[in-house]
Amino acid sequence: MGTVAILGAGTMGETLLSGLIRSGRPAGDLVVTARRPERADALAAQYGVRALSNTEAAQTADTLVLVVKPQDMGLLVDEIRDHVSPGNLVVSLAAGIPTAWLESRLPDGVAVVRVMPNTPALVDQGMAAVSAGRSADAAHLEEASELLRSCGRVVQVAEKHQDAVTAISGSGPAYIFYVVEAMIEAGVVLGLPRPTATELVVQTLFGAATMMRETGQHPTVLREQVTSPGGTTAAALRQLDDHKVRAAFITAMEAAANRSHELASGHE
Ligand SMILES: NC(=O)C1=CN([C@@H]2O[C@H](COP(=O)(O)OP(=O)(O)OC[C@H]3O[C@@H](n4cnc5c(N)ncnc54)[C@H](OP(=O)(O)O)[C@@H]3O)[C@@H](O)[C@H]2O)C=CC1
Ligand SMILES: O=C(O)[C@@H]1CCC=N1
Repeated sequence: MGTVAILGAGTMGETLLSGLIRSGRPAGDLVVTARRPERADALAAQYGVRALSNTEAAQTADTLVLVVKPQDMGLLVDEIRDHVSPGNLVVSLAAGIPTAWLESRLPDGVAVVRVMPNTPALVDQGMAAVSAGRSADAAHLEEASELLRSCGRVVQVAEKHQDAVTAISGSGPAYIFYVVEAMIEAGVVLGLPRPTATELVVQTLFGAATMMRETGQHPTVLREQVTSPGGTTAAALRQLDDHKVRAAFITAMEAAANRSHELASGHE
């Protein structure tokens, strides 16, 4: 695959970088950039990769992974445009930014793949969705997928679904952490020591996730197995329904998808 440059190695960029290293990608084939030189230098020291400027990275690498915030993408693309050629693959991990906008700012024929990853990639349990731009063929899509498979699972989606993907799996870990926080707080309210409440909740979440993965059963079936007639779970679930928690989740994810769409404004 040649040299891979991660342009804008913040939280998500470092997550991908660490996954590539864990999967055995030679550090010598990896390049990082950041706005602050000290950030890029710290990553270079920690992972043994090269810290370069954006233009040097674009001149050096075969695959350019753009991981700056959507609002910073314009400046970055302006900076690298003259150093990108149709031999390069450009992979964007930014929420909201359409491939058509990147293609319009890059030289003709440059292949662009849009990806929505998530942070569990840090523990090789990432979920990423990839979509091909106009000039990207199956080989480009496979190359981008291979990058993301270094730290989790990958699906292909039509680009029109990327706002929904962002709302569900891109932002998804945050909703789960939010639920976990609430359950730990409930344990503390009920008198449990905080470390005990934390262990109970985290293992319960891990167990429930593993059950869904390993049994392949629908979550409704698994939930019903826990819900004894007239029992404790039914009493709790009734409260969640009364407080419209299911509806709140749906509304929240609609807001995330709408925000992803908004982030594209000015990038049409
Ligand atoms: N965090 C997440 O869970 C996910 C994030 N994403 C996407 O990933 C992207 C980055 O998000 P995240 O990692 O959270 O944000 P961060 O702020 O952690 O990282 C952004 C990085 O971009 C760098 N940067 C900004 N401008 C430039 C520039 N002109 N040249 C080089 N580097 C630059 C910053 O450098 P410095 O540190 O020096 O300021 C920083 O390291 C976003 O587009 C987001 O939509 C997608 C899925 C999940
Ligand atoms: O919050 C955000 O905008 C980014 C995109 C998905 C997860 N984090």
